[in-house]
Amino acid sequence: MAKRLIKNGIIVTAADTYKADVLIEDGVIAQIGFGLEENVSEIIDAEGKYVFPGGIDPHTHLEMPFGGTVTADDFATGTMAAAFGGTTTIIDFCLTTKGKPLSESIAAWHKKADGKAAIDYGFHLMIGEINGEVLAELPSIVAEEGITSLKVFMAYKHVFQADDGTLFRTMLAAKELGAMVMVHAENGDVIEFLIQKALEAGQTEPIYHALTRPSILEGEATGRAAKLAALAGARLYVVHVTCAEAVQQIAEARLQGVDIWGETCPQYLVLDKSSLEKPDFEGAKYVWSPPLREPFHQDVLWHALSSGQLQTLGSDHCSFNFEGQKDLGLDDFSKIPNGGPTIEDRFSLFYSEGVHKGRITLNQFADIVSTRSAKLFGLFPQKGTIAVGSDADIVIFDPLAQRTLSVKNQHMNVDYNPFEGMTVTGQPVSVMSRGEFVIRDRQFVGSLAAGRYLKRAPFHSANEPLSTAADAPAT
Ligand SMILES: NC(=O)NCCC(=O)O
Ligand SMILES: [Zn+2]
Ligand SMILES: [Zn+2]
Repeated sequence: MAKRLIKNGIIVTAADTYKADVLIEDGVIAQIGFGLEENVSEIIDAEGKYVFPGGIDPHTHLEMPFGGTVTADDFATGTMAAAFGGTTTIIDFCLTTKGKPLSESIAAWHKKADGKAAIDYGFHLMIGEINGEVLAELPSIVAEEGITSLKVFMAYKHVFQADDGTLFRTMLAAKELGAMVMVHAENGDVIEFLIQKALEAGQTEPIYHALTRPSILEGEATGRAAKLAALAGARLYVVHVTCAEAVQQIAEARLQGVDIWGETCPQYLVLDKSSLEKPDFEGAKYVWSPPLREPFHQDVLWHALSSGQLQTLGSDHCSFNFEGQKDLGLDDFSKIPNGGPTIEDRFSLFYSEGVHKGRITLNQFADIVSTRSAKLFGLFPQKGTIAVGSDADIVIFDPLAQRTLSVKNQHMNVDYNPFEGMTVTGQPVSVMSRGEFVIRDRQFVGSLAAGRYLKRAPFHSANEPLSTAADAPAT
């Protein structure tokens, strides 16, 4: 394998910013320092660039059936777009079906991903029911399959939603196994009632998606899940936090010592509810659950990230074409497939709006976009940092380059970009996965078979006291 040296760059990790060279051998970081040129087969000049750990996107939905259709990006297009954007690891959600063995769903997800991914990937597993069969399967899924995060939906009534008993029993099982429980926290029962009321009143446009999912119902579900996690003594991760009410519940629970963590997504940091009012059904492009909120929530989310109340940034990439998919809900907002394309722009948008605009520090950026997810999801220190022995998953990033986000220059397999026309400052120039270029000078040079499945570690089996890996302070 080629011995490569990244020279003259500024290394940025969650802890440090410093100038040094990075020697890569056999796919891992072999040395960091100076005078490492001997026997090197290639020198990569990173003068004027940041050298970041590859982004870790803990929340993607590739080739996922949802809302009567299937997401537009599969593991090939999705991971290629992710790499263009500076992401070198994703964790995708494996859906399950009630009454069927979990192992069947996992096998189906491997079929979608194995041999088709440009970067490394792991899976979370949806839990829709708890019974004897599920409980019997879970230990080997965690220990042998390396799936150490279990996802429960508190919303999407009649589709994915599980009841509180299922959530609580999942927490008890997860605690035993050293797995983490993830929740989509919205009160699905009340939302379903509000949706039916709106439709009965003839309110069918996309904006009613947001109006029938008020933020109080996200706050309520987040608080409920936090209390159940406290009772179970389980670790809880709240995906796609959008609003002040939910942040407050997480912050209060953390103060009380609950093992709770929160993720937000780029769309909630830069877009607001008014997008759903765009004419000609264009509002459908902005239908996410939970929905986009009033602009003031953005400030709350930024503050929560910079103060450590929220810890990670997931893309929640769940792409549907405007034509032929989003339009399933032309006459009924509740039939618009939920989600949007964000895997490619997560890293640059967050750098530009976060670091460039002075809302977070460089080290917080590295932590939130990469390191913290590695720690929480059992991948650290193999992933998520620039350190001797870690996988050489590296982003060479030009902090001055500007780019206008657009469907015209994106690599996601979808017919719109929700951030169309926004200019970002800073972009990944070259991206390496385990020491091999995936993106080189903005060109894809990787292979769609290079990505490897990642078995992740349960959080209590690491060589360390419970939860220190995740608890390492952000700097
Ligand atoms: N978030 C969204 O609208 N779509 C993806 C599925 C989910 O994460 O709830
Ligand atoms: Zn969700
Ligand atoms: Zn999602």
